[in-house]
Amino acid sequence: MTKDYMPFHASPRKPRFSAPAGAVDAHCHVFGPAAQFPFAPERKYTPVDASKEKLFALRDHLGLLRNVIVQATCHGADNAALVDALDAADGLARGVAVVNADVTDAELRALDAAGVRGVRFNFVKRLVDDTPRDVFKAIAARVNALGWHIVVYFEAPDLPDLIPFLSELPGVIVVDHMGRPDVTAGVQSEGFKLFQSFMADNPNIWVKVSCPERLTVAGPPYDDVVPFARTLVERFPDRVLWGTDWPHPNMKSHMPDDGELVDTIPRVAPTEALQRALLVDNPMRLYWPEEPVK
Ligand SMILES: O=C(O)c1cc(C(=O)O)oc(=O)c1
Repeated sequence: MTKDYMPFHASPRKPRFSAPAGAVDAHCHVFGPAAQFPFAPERKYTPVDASKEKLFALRDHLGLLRNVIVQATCHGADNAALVDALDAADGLARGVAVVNADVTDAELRALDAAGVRGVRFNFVKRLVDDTPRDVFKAIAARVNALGWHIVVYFEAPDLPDLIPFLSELPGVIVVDHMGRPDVTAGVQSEGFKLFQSFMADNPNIWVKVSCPERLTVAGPPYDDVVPFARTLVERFPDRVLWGTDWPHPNMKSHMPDDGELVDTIPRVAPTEALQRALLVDNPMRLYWPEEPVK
């Protein structure tokens, strides 16, 4: 395990907020177990195991119904642990994979059959080595043909440079963790305005209003992050997703209580209509389009 690695919260409290029926945790991970699914040699951190059983128990404890499991960098482009979790989820989980340029069409089809609906491109330097943009473009075209979308993880200072590239990618693009704004700069900052105009200009851009625990400077209950998430939810209600980010790799300041994270939802989505869009309608449209939402 990486030195000083913080394990996930052992016993999160029950949320006070009751999520609407059918709510989706649209960003979470499984790690290992390493004995069965070894971590990637090129990884930048080594986490504690975070099994599918623990993830599904947390889902139930929090009053959620479904998961979108996102391939984490510590597993590189070996999606075996992700697929194992999808297989065990009884249709209640979908996946976002990481693939290399040499992935075969047969491998992509197998991932699709397992429930993968997206591919993740990571630009965060502390997490991954650089991937040439032409490689990402070629992968984007191939997965677009399968009807998948693209999930991107970057930090706010990198957005100006990325906008021309991201604007050329086909299909839906989902931005992880609000594009990691500097919350000390405030919602009126140029950086956050740029992010919003990027979304306003490109109707295919969606955003996860996740990770207050990563973005906060003030700490729980995340008063400094809530206005950012709320601004996006109110301005782009049909293009927002929410997720726990369990098991919260690489946290340094504190480990969030997942029950408390759920309790931020009514503060970022203050009406029942916004909560339903955020937690049910939007993720169902993207990940389970074949299922009629009641
Ligand atoms: O900020 C992080 O450290 C982080 C890492 C990963 C990953 O390793 O994939 O995923 C996330 O969503 C966030």
